[in-house]
Amino acid sequence: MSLEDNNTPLYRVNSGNQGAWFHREVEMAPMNGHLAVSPLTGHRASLLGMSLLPGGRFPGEDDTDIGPSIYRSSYSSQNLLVQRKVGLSATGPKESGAQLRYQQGNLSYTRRIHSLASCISQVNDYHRDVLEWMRYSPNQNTAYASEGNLQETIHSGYIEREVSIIPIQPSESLQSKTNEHNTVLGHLADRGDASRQDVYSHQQLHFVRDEYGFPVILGTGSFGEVRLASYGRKKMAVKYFTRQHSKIEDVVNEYEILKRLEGTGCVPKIASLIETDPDDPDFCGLALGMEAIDGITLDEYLWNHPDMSKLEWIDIAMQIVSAISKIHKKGILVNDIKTNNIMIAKKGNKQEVKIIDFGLATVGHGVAFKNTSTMSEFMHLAPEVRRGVESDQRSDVFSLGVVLDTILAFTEIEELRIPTEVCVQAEPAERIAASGARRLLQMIRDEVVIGECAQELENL
Ligand SMILES: Nc1ncnc2c1ncn2[C@@H]1O[C@H](COP(=O)(O)OP(=O)(O)OP(=O)(O)O)[C@@H](O)[C@H]1O
Repeated sequence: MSLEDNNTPLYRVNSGNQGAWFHREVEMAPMNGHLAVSPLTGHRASLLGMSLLPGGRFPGEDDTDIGPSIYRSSYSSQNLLVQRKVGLSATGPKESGAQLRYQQGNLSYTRRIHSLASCISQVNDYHRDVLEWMRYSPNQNTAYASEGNLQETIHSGYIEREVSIIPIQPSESLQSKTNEHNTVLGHLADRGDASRQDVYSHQQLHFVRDEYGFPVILGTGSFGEVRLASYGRKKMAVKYFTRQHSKIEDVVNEYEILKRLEGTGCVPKIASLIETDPDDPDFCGLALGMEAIDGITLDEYLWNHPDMSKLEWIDIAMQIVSAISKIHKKGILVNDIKTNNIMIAKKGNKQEVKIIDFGLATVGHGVAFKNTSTMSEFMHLAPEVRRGVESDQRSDVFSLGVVLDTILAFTEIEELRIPTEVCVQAEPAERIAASGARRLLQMIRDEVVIGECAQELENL
């Protein structure tokens, strides 16, 4: 497929005497490209670059100025790719406008803006930490970030950041995507369960968009991003998995685990599989649909609720421990219990705990992780697991203890100290079972209630 065959729109966002700002929504052609990686976040920033038609013209040019862009580059020595990350960028004074690109999860977005001042305010609005600047010059048939202009236009308050550029593989052909699709259905058929009826096309869902037309992102993680959608009257969270980190089987496994746990009430309901756009170069052909939890992660909750009562926090701790106990009773290990994977939803005037991420979960057996001993993002895993020993219920309990310890650190509720300590024992055999921790917390809760009642009586 050549660039000319590609009739997906390319949006011109601004133009001046020397060039044009533009972006397009989808990959241009299955050619070699480059992947830009932000050294700050470690996340993929965007696929960037462009292929030019002779004369520097692009098919389907359009004056639309807002829209998501996943840049996929065609790359040759003539069509040079340069990417630069800056805190803020805008075109020089000769240009009639400016372009702001920002990153959200694995996607980068482009917006047209009309003045440096509005650019600054938009940066502040979005709190984006990564922005990028790019310019196209038809005369030179190159895409480049011009050092001179860049210097002129960087606002002094922001720091320029470089990105490293690494090669990516040519994108897959349509045929291999079709094969992948068939594998999904074959995979589900092989399992002979009810899964197939839970498979939807992304076109059956309505993806909620923000005021600028971008998909609303509920959250991002190391495996991808979670978008807000609706199906009829149901609000759904759709977890997109990057091709780089996940396979179709991983998505199906997470789906199946959610299905198994649905009856426990402690995970999102309505698990389903969503076939995504097969031409999407970044995300797996299959996404995971589930109930959108109307709440925030425990991590955020701890920062945002300094005034909650002791009883409310103990109740949350109890719900978390009880959820893990129920999950263990179903023969499932989470293998990744942490504050970011726990959500707190509001139900009436009560808080409801949901465990949301089963990307590393296993059924009936543990898992041995590689290279977790030195990486800080695995600090929540049990010491033996970080040394490469296979996970088990006791290692989940250690991670549970780390969560309790975090609540204790934030809330200073001393009653949580003993349940925490009996979970985070260095020796696995000395750790309590999740069900035992739940009973312990129940006793603590009862004592607190009795204490508070006695206090009230005394005050009468
Ligand atoms: N069902 C849901 N409802 C609402 N928001 C959700 C839901 N599932 C996930 N999210 C949001 O998306 C974020 C990322 O989801 P998730 O933890 O499943 O991704 P991940 O890539 O597996 O992350 P991790 O890096 O922890 O492995 C969550 O922290 C949460 O903010």
